Amino acid sequence: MKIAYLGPQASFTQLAASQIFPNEELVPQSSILDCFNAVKNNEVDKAVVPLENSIEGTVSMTLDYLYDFEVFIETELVMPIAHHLMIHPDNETFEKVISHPQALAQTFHFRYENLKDIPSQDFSSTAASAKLVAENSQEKWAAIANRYSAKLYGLKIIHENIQDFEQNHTKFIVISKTKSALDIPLPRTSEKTSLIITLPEDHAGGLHQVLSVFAWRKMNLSKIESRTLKTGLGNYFFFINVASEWHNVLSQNAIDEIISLGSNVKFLGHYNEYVFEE
Ligand SMILES: O=C(O)C(=O)C[C@]1(C(=O)O)C=C[C@@H](O)C=C1
Repeated sequence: MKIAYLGPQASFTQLAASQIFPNEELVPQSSILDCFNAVKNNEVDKAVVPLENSIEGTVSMTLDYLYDFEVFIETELVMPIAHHLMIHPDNETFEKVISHPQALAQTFHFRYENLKDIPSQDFSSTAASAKLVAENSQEKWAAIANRYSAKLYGLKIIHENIQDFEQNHTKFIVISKTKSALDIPLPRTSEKTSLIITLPEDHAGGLHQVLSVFAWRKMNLSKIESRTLKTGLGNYFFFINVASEWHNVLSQNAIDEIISLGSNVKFLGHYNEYVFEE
């Protein structure tokens, strides 16, 4: 089986992918969009992409593509994230910091307090920035990435654990074209259903009506996030997680009722959440 992931080797996504799929062929991609396209074009069977970070929030690109692409979520893995500042071993100083926007955001306060006058630049992933720094010793650049990137690309760590909060976790999801839940030998923490709901038009109580469908069935929502539809200001879709088991009748009735209210429901999957084993 082929599994796409946001690469290159030693990215956080690769660590997540190797734990979920220890025996499959992992195929690095340069962006989250490439991961979705690889699934769409049947170049791979599944893809692993980041969905949410505990400091920075949702990875908005992933949310947008879950809306845009015909894919399902098969599982979720929660992984602790530690960032380190690293430079080429031939250099002593650096004049620019390069990393993935999520990593730059998760280390914003560290950089604000310690690297105030040093510019930063977004790059496609933490591992890609480490590789870039390693391949350009003539440039005085630093990368923010994980320990495996420092080792693989031969960089020197000069500041450890620079994430702004000790508790830093990212959720990764497995996406595919098949509506099935993965069963993997890792600690399982919860079960959930993900839906994307689009309201018919803006009217008083529209969202309340949708939420009450879950409320009176005692279906517990563990997440609701609005995201712009990009059709004009004030137009949103809602990403919703319903906690717990999937009760066939109850859950299908809830979806049918929301549709009868004029809303659009996209079922993304009913799946398990696991935790990364260090
Ligand atoms: O850049 C990487 O290494 C990634 O795998 C991406 C990513 C993300 O987009 O959230 C994954 C985990 C961390 O939160 C930082 C970056």
